[in-house]
Amino acid sequence: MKDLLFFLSLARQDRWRLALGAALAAASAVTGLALMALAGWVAAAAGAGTVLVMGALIGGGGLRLLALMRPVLRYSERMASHDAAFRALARLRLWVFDAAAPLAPGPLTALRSGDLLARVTRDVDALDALYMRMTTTLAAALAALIAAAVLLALTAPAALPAVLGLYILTALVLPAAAARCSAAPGARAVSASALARAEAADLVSGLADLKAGGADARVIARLDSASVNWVGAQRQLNASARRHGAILSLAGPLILIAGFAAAHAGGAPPALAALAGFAGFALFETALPLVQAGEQYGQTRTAAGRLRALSATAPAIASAVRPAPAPASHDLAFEGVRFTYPGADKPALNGLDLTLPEGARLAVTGASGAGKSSLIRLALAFYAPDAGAVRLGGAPVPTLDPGDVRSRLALAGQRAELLSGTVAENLRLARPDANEAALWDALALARADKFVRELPDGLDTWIGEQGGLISGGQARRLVLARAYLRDAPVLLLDEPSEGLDADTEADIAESLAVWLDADPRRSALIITHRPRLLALAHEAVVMEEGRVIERGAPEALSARGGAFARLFPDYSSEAL
Ligand SMILES: Nc1ncnc2c1ncn2[C@@H]1O[C@H](COP(=O)(O)OP(=O)(O)OP(=O)(O)O)[C@@H](O)[C@H]1O
Repeated sequence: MKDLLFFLSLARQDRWRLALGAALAAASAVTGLALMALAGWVAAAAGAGTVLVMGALIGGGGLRLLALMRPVLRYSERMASHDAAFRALARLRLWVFDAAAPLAPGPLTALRSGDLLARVTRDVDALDALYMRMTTTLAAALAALIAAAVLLALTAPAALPAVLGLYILTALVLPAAAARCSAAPGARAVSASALARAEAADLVSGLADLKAGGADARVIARLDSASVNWVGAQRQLNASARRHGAILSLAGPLILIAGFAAAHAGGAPPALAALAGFAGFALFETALPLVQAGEQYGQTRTAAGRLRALSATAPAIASAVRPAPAPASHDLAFEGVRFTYPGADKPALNGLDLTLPEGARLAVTGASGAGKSSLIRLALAFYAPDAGAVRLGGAPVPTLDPGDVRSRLALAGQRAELLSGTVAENLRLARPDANEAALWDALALARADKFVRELPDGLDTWIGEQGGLISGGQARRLVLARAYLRDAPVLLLDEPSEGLDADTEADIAESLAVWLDADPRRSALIITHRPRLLALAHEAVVMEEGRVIERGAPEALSARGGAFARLFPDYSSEAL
């Protein structure tokens, strides 16, 4: 309930629109009640031959007026309440993104992408019942209840206890029973559908690899089991809805008959007894949405809980409330850094000391798992060190504005991260206002211009889901071009020439040197196993088990006969 109240409070900005929807819903319900009651009165009075000419005229005119008002009010209410609800949902989606963004990629890596998608889409959609139904349904029920009480008190007071008693029973007990029955299957439906989406996303994104490894049948079986679970929960919800629907369809005529009988027994003439019965019937109609809200309670509550859990997850680095002033220099330093990934049993970085002064070119090498990529993740403030400090321009990174930190660092990561979009869209992630000439310059530097010109639509060619329609080497060059386009003073490159042929690698090394030479303040940290790129660096370090074990100019390290020389026995000839 606390979660639901929290999400209701998020719609504060839409309160006047929600209030307008509620007022129109109340007016529509009262009009419906008046229409039914008057119709009952006119029909019964005319049938009994007691209706006076004046009464018939008033009754007939009133009926026509109410019959016209009812659809107009209903339409206006739907427009107002849907408008308010959609605005609230749009705001809620932004809230979810705001909650998720600081978690990326650190704590968010624990969440499967399909599950995250389910939160942003299905869970947010499940809350529409909260915004769409909550206020309008309650307002309509309350207004109709008061109107019916007044009408019956004035016309057929004997029917009052029966009609109101039965209504309150229907409007309170049935929704409560529906909420109770839907709680467990509703929660299961939300969790199972999120799981099914996560399995489906994994299947789609990794289908080729899964097929190649013969693991597709296993993932399909998991998807199948999640879907069966989801359908089972949905069936339970439908069965519960049918049960409550059947009770509701009995309750309507029952209130009608009870209202009529009680009024008649109290001495009311047939026309007023009919009025009482039909007023009860119209009143009962407002109980239906209450029961529907009860049916959705389980799903709405679970979705709200899942969204709140996302916002309650602590980011790897909390943004400084008052960030330290942006430092003047771009020196990057790791001082005694120790870091263990959440849930891991051994540290990825263990006493790392490393400096990348402004204008320097540092190559980082070492065996797989030595911690090379992890140091980049800490530099980008994706994670905070457990001990020691990462400093930019002398200031600890967590004290700085994360946006400022990331604007000074450009990354071409080990995994060529491309979005499903065009070449231009992928490049402009680095600089949204870049013109075409700037895009081509960056592509030329990364030796990617030739292949992009040969694509069917050049810059506007769609490169597929995660760049799936271009080769691994082409993807790598696009990511490098994107890092150049960003034009940040510190360039972080993680295996930039992996998967490229020797000529392209040599071209890239040359253009990288030109780019770095163009501004003496530009610095680069290059993680690589390729002698061609190592030769670009003023200094190289060898990492082992999360720390630096050797540091020096590549030529000197090669001559020293230590770890570097063991990794690159033919360095001198290969670096040429
Ligand atoms: N997200 C993660 N969660 C848990 N452990 C991780 C995670 N990422 C990396 N590790 C672990 O941290 C250690 C260092 O990994 P890292 O990726 O930094 O090594 P690396 O030197 O870049 O290796 P490679 O050259 O293979 O990329 C490894 O033992 C790895 O298994």
